Amino acid sequence: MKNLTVEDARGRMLDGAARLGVEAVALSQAVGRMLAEDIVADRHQPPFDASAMDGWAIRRADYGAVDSFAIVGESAAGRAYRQAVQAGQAVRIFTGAPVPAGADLVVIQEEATRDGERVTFAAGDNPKTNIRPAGGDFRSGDRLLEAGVRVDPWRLSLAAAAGRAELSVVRRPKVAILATGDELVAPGGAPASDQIFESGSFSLAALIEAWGGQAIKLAPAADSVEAIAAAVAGAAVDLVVTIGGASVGDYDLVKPAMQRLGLDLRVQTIALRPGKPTWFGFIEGGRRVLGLPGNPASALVCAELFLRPLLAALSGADAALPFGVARLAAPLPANGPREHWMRAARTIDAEGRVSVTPFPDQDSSLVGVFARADALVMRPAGAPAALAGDLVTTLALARA
Ligand SMILES: Nc1nc2c(c(=O)[nH]1)N[C@H]1C(S)=C(S)[C@@H](COP(=O)(O)OP(=O)(O)OC[C@H]3O[C@@H](n4cnc5c(N)ncnc54)[C@H](O)[C@@H]3O)O[C@H]1N2
Ligand code: MOO
Repeated sequence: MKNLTVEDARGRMLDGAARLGVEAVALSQAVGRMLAEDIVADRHQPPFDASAMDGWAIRRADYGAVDSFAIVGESAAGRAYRQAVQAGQAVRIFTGAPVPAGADLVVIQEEATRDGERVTFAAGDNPKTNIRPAGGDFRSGDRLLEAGVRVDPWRLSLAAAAGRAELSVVRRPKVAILATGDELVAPGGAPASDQIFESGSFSLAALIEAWGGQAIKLAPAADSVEAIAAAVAGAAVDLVVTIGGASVGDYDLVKPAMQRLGLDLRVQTIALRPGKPTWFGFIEGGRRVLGLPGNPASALVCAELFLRPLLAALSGADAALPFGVARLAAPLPANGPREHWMRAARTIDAEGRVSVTPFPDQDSSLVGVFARADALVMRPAGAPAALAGDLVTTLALARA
């Protein structure tokens, strides 16, 4: 339980973490949610042979054979021409309108000359048909979206095109965030000379929402076992994320506070830099608790490495992190005994090659460095010195 590898720690946190329940939401509320049902079309799209152009619907056999066509009606989008087109007849037609029975060619209007109730065409060889067949986009019975995908703006359009007003999605994991520490003052407040502004909970709340969770910020708690236990006791959530008080100091009281709530500790410390004091367990009510260290970079790196996969698992998404590879732009010294996730700047050259430059100061207290980083670079525990050009494992940080 102590000094676990990052992988083992993540494995323990994900153990038993399964998709939560399901709820129906209106289409307009569905973006970002995990689909909990297959979306199957019950209608062709388009439902009819549709014109791809503004022009004239005729029989192909007439094209080049008939000099002048009799205009017999009009087919507009939403207002079809309901009769069949006969030999020598033309129907005025617009993009998206049903092609009338009998017609199998749409001549674009740029090639037509209208004279009263008659129209003639500048006949060429092999005219384009300009008809989109019924079911050309999708057919009745097609599985359009599969349970387990995240609804994004494009998938939303597909569900709407299939006529769905509501979608069945996975309930969002509810995550309480508790910042702890006597030194913390909310931004906008008046800090004493020995206090700092609380910053960690803001990033965490935003990340939790971006990863599909519902963030609930609890009022920050002072460094007291009673205050911390009381803050968490009544939180009706799936997961509690605490910030700070994770280490071994006299005022690192989050674990003792959680013991009052029946803490079943599964991860005690991790061979990780930053984030060694990160811990995980269960408290009463089957609630999970992820204890993040207070140093801002430690909290955010550990959110990426542990909270993100955990939220994915509870949402029914793939919990695997989207690691990448990149070339180091600068050499790095040998690494110590902890797996190191370095804050880095990422550049992509004209040929699409990705390179990364870890910032020289990797102190875990630096909020400023994190704000400039757009990737994390992984150095395995005990890795020898690395050269510029060496390949390294990376994790891109989503920048808005
Ligand atoms: N003797 C040892 N000391 C420390 C160890 C150790 O193994 N032995 N581990 C170090 C490591 S590694 C880390 S990381 C820190 C983590 O400590 P805690 O999780 O107990 O965090 P705190 O002491 O509460 O705070 C650390 C630092 O971060 C600031 N902080 C806390 N919460 C917030 C917040 N919400 N927003 C902004 N800043 C926050 C806090 O003021 C401290 O400066 O412990 C090392 N010590
Ligand atoms: O996790 Mo601590 O940030 O390694 O210094």
